[in-house]
Amino acid sequence: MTMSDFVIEAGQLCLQYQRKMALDNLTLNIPRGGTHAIVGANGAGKSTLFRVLLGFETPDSGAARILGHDSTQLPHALRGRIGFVNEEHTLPGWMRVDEVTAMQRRQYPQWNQQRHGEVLRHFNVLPEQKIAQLSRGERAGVNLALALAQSPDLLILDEPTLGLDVVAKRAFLEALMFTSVGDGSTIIYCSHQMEEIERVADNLIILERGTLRHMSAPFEFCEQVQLWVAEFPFRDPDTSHLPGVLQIQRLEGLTHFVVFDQDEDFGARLRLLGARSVHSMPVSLDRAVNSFLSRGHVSNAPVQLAA
Ligand SMILES: Nc1ncnc2c1ncn2[C@@H]1O[C@H](COP(=O)(O)OP(=O)(O)OP(=O)(O)O)[C@@H](O)[C@H]1O
Repeated sequence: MTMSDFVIEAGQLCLQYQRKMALDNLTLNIPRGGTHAIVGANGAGKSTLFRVLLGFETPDSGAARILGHDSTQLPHALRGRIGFVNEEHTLPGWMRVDEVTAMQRRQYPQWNQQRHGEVLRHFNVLPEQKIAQLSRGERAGVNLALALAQSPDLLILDEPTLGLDVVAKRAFLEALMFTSVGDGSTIIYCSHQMEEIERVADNLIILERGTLRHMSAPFEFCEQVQLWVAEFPFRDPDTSHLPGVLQIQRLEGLTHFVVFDQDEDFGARLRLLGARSVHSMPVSLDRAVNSFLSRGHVSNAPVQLAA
């Protein structure tokens, strides 16, 4: 791949706020095309990364490029090729939907009116309604329609469905999935909602404390995590030497281990510790990611991740 095959290139980025490393030697290359989900616990550094990428903040060290341009010297026109939707959905409340549309249509040379209509169809929005009169979910829909119609090369959706009810969330996701964005365009989707990520993302990026912890297709990540359930009839074993354990829970006389990157040997180890009726099963993406992110936060679970 050449440099321009990546929409985002972060090389050994460091950024420290007082005693906090918001970005800790972060290296992350996101290829052009497709939908990439970025997940991480609160404070993982997602917002900081975007501020650096867009040139609003200078890293202490390392390099950042967006759409092939050095983030510290972005040409003004480049911002027009990057779309944003976040949970705030900030549009002028006093304007009518059709007025906002007309205004944006003039601003963006690559405006795609058909796409705008396609997205808006998923929402019950009338052109003469004022932005301030719309429900939260409708406002999210108007924002998405505007962002996709701009035909951005890179569209960043930062928790776009925060605060929406189930119906509005579904409308938002369907509008996103069933609207054909141009071939070359790339979507970055930041969310804590794994069901959403499972539906929309081709690539899952896990950030933790300012570093990249994982990148693969969501289903591949899911396949790396299993749940082992065992019964220890005599006494609680010493599980501190078990490899790859993300989470341990005791439920109704059974011990549940969520583990990362382990094979059948893990079952054999449990048997050696005195377990019987040992079996493994797959976990949902939600459980896989949440166990991965919460490892080490559980007082009785050892942290022994394979490097
Ligand atoms: N201006 C600042 N001054 C001091 N500390 C900051 C500042 N901005 C961010 N931080 C710290 O840097 C870390 C990364 O913050 P950041 O906002 O990038 O996380 P995030 O992944 O976007 O989190 P969230 O999902 O909660 O929005 C946090 O620990 C935060 O407390």
